[in-house]
Amino acid sequence: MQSLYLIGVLITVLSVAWLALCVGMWRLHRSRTQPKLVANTKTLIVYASQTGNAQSIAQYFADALSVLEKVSAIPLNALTFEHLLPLEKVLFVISTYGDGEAPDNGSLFTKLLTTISTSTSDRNADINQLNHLAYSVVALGDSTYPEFCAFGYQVDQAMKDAGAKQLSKVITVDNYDELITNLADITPDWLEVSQQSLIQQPSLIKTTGTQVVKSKQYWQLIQRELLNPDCNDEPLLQITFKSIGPSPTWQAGDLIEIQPKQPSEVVDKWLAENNINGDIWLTHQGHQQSLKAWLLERELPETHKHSANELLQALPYLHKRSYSIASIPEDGQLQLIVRLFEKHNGDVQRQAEKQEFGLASGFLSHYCQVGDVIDGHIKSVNSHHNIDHSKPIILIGAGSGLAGLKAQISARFYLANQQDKSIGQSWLIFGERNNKAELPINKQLAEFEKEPVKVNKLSCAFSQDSQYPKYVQNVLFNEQDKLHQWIDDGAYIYVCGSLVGMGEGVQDALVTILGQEKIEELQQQQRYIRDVY
Ligand SMILES: Cc1cc2nc3c(=O)[nH]c(=O)nc-3n(C[C@H](O)[C@H](O)[C@H](O)COP(=O)(O)O)c2cc1C
Repeated sequence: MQSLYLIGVLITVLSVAWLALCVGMWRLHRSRTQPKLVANTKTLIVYASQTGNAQSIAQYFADALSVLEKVSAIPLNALTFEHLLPLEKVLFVISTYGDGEAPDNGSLFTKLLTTISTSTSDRNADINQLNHLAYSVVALGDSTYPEFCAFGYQVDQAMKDAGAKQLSKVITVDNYDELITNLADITPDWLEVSQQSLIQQPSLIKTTGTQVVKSKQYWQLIQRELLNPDCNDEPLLQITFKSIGPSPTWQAGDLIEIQPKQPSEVVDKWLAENNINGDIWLTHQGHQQSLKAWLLERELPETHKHSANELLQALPYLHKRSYSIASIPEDGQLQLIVRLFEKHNGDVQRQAEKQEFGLASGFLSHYCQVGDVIDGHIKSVNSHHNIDHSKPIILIGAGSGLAGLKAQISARFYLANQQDKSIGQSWLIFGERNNKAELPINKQLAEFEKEPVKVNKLSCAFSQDSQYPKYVQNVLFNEQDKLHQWIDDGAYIYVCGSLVGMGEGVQDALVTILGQEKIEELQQQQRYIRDVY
């Protein structure tokens, strides 16, 4: 009888201990996934950012404000109704992604709105739920998209609808450029930050005499390799650079923003047609070079009425383009994988002569020569850094998306082999068009499987395979059980490549296989990361 009693006590003690352990684990997990706000803060900065622009602006604002009051900057998906209750002011820095949609780290916003509107059963009281709060929205976008800054406007409207007071009209930022956009111009008046604190973006600043110039990073092209020769496909190129000057550092998941240049003949022709001497030397932003050299980076309108000296003020820079970096600094080089965009399929030489390539991909893949130096600025994408490499990872991508996946593979390989860290399993699911084993792209994939182990499981999908044509989505459907098992084991999902087709197809497949709720949970835990463009 006594022993039965003792067993009962033991079971109770073990159950309580187990419960305490679970609560502890849950708290630990929550504290890892829920950002901590600075205590007693009355202001909060919230960002939604896919490629890091809105996040870095939010961080600059938070740092600049912190001189007066400690302020946190958190992703929109981490924002809860409880965060908003003790606050007085919120600044939203919100970019728009996809087709007028939310960036991934803001995609749960509608869920938050539902929480706000259902947090009380009294519908009239909800309207006032946020009436203690005042806010502004700084919206990033690109006016070449039909839905310019749409998600920023959506956040603004939702806050208004929830009773919060709009402190300023939506401040739109078209085609943000860290090196050009003046943060003081996009700061809401109520944000009490000094102009000085905003221009002190340490990594970018260089002083020449009395002039403050944001410093550029230069890279020399050292190798270019065609990864899919003789395939009748758009060329896929691996392009390798070495840094000129002090080597900037970066992490797997980061991007490089390239300033493309016009082909030299295009500028010559434009100068001749406009009767302008391109050989005159001009000093601009602390650098001196010929007018022609300056104009290589500028849009060249058909008509203009400017003198040679006014041109640099008048003509906008060509749109910069971001590329996923395929290497890590420990590789000793910066590598990109670029698909050459051809306006008309066919003869590459003919298209080169007629400038029928995409501007940036044509510049990188064709007009820029080995030995040339280009201007490229590393963009740190913090949301791509939050990977616990001791956990498994499922890397999914196609075509030029191999870049982002290769960088993650290199990062894990480096941690395991140079730093003796224990690394989780990796599963690479990769799609290309042609399955010929002798293609350099397919040789690279085969290398990933060899010793020392770089990936543990490789699944290829070749869309033009005559026997088994398939896409990466098909692999996911075919291997549903494995996918569930890896996710249950704590795997991250990292997707890289084009949004239309691959990115959307993978998203739909994952939602079908894992369920919408699981996807949202993975997004909340920052375990579903997308570098799609
Ligand atoms: C795939 C993709 C889709 C985009 N869609 C839109 C859009 O629909 N509307 C818009 O105004 N800007 C759009 N943009 C532009 C971004 O909002 C802009 O580049 C912004 O600076 C990105 O900020 P982030 O780095 O914080 O995400 C898009 C950019 C990309 C790469």
